[in-house]
This record gives sequence, C-alpha cells and structure tokens, in this order.
Amino acid sequence: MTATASLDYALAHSEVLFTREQLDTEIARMGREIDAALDGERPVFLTVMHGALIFAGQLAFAIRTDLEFDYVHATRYRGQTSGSDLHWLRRPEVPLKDRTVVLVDDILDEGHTLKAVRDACQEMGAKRVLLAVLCTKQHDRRAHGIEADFNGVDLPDRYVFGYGMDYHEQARNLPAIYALKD
Ligand SMILES: O=P(O)(O)OC[C@H]1O[C@H](OP(=O)(O)OP(=O)(O)O)[C@H](O)[C@@H]1O
Ligand SMILES: Nc1nc2[nH]cnc2c(=O)[nH]1
Repeated sequence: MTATASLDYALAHSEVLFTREQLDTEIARMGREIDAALDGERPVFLTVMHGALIFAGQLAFAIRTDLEFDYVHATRYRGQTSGSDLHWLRRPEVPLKDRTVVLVDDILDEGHTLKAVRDACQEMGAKRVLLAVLCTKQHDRRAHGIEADFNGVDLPDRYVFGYGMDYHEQARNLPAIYALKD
C-alpha cells in the first residue's frame, strides 16, 4: 500500500464534518419522515452494500413501520477515489413487483450508482422507489434525474469517509463523517 492510501495518512489530512451525535439526530428525523411517507405500507428496505451497512441498520431502528429487508451490491468505484462503470455483484432477491422500495445508501455523489439501482428496481416492477441517503455531496456533476427523497446531511465537494464509507477499504467503522482537507 502506498503511504497516501493508509488510514494514518487519511486521518492526518482530514477533519470531522459530522459527529455521531449529529448524525443520530438527522437519522431519527429521517425515520419519522419515512414513516409519514409510507403511511402504514410495508416496504422492501433495500440496502446498497457495503457503504450503507451502518446507516441502514440505524435508519431501520428509527422507522416504526415494519420492513422487509433485502440488499443489493452494485459498485462503481471498486476501492478507488474516482472512476466509472457500474458492477453488479448482487441484484434484489425479493420480488419488487407492485411494492414500495426504500432504497438506502450512504452517499449520493454523482448519482450513477443509485440511478442504476433505482432504474433496476423500476424495471422489476416496483410501484414506488424512495431514496434515503445519509449524505449528499453538493456540486453540479449530479447525473440527470436523481435526487434523494430523504437526506441526512449535505456535504462539501470533498472525499469523505467513515460511517460506512471507505478510504481505500479502510475507515468504514469510524463513527463520524470525515473529509479530506483540500
Ligand atoms: O453517487 P455516486 O457517484 O454513484 O457514488 C455513490 C456510491 O459510491 C459508493 O459506493 P462504492 O461503489 O464506492 O462501493 P461501497 O458502497 O462498497 O463503498 C457509495 O456507497 C455509493 O453507492
Ligand atoms: N468513501 C467515499 N465513497 C464515495 N462514493 C462517492 N463519493 C464518495 C466519497 O466521497 N467517499
């Protein structure tokens, strides 16, 4: 591993943007908003691995409506800090026809990942796909036609890690959102 790919390097060149306590508050709010949108309907709660793992567990506890769990694994970055091409590692298993899907991911950045997953859910017959993300990066590179229905926090246009998000496949279990300094 090169020196700049190490977790020590990342921590020495980053700052905390959001603490666990701040995120707890936002996730609790999101749970209430999702309950209101579901209005009693039991959805498929579809987690995008790996990044959404921690957020999804916490969000599920914040939602009072019963949930049917499933997960997908679709990655665009493959451990890089930039790149393209979506790779499907697992598609939804639960039949989505005529179901409401709460699609859960850690970050909405350029949006290609969530757009491809959302489109796949719709092609499988989902009647409604609600996007819930822990954070949304602020820039003008978003793919057309994708935005979060439920968002935790807004981020500056910097590489972030922690709270499920990786720095070269490290740092996912740090209980805060960190950003590399420019
Ligand atoms: O909005 P986008 O620009 O498409 O980027 C967001 C996606 O990138 C990350 O996934 P990644 O492919 O790095 O896999 P991971 O979840 O395993 O970290 C993240 O979890 C989102 O799914
Ligand atoms: N860890 C991480 N994954 C991402 N996927 C898209 N943008 C980001 C980012 O800033 N950090």
